[in-house]
Amino acid sequence: MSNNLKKIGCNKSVLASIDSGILEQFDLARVVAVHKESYTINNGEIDVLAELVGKLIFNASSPADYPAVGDWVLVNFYDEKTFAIIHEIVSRKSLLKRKTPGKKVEFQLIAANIDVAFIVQSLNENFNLRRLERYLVVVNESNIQPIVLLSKSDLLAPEDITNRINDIQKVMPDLQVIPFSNENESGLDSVRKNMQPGLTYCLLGSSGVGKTTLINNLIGKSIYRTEAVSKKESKGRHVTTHRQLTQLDCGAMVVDTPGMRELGFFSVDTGIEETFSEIMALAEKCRYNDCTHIKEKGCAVLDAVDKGLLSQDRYHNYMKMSKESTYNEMSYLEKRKKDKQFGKHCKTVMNYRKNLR
Ligand SMILES: Nc1nc2c(ncn2[C@@H]2O[C@H](COP(=O)(O)OP(=O)(O)OP(=O)(O)O)[C@@H](O)[C@H]2O)c(=O)[nH]1
Ligand SMILES: [Zn+2]
Repeated sequence: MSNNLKKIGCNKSVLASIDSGILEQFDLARVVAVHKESYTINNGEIDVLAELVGKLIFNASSPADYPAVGDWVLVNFYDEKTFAIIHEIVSRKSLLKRKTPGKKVEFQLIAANIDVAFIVQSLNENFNLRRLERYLVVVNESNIQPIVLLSKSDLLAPEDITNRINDIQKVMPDLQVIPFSNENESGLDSVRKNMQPGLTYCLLGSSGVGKTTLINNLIGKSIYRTEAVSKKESKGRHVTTHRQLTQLDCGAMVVDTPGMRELGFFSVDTGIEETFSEIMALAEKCRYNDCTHIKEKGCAVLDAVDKGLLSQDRYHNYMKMSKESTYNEMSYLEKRKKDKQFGKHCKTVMNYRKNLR
């Protein structure tokens, strides 16, 4: 493997998922930006505009069959490496996706092959355990390692900061939590120490918590978000977009795409089990295998809530998210049916009440 590829995150496990011999036919490159009909790829040396080979488009049956930022792709270069054709997507180590807003039950790829997600909340107004759990579910489900960053530590007294960290670690003792401040730079070194060359990171969190300021601090100069890629698509149109995968001086890479900015429609599924692992453990002790933990006799989860061993808030958030998860998995038709049934149910209840009056 060339050093240049290693620099942009290529490692043994990437190579292990490529059939031997295929690299005699193709070059390996990484997708650093996704445009409407084309991609910017990088081979560790230069950015090159690339398009998909017809076969890839023809065989695609879901959004997951198209490249995402961070993907490793097998390509052929043309015209003195000014243009490339993407032939294959190398199987992914992790994939971050979200539900598309609107009626169709579809999803959108946000980024591939992210190693670590920094989940950023500000210690002052944005701090919220329930929101943190939502992010954790998505990150765990996507096979990405989470690290929690608590920003704006300059605005709180040290004991308040400790209390908030304790609040998190009471329910999730294994989670790494780092408080920091962009303002007085405390904690920035801890963040830096957690960024390794060759690994790919992303920052998730609400608007205004300090993600952009943090990246600029990590880079050391305020160039982030100003670096634009301007390329010509094959149809002659110019596309100008911001780089979506950037390398920091320390050698770590950061993915930042518009879709990453808000959690909104992220899909929620298996990550629930990891995030609420203590509830999963309790559920195994419920009397009934199919216990819904709502009102059953012998429900170990409800029992724990009663005894104060499991907080009401955490229980409610778990219930809410597992409901959303089941709802998300339903097809559009099933959802309509369910919504209709619910509508009917409401009507029946309303009529019943009217008749009582
Ligand atoms: N006091 C304090 N203010 C901060 C800190 N970090 C960021 N800010 C301020 O918070 C505001 C938002 O910071 P951004 O870095 O733009 O936040 P963001 O998360 O990138 O927001 P979006 O770009 O909307 O996603 C700015 O006015 C920053 O100056 C911090 O550690 N302490
Ligand atoms: Zn139960």
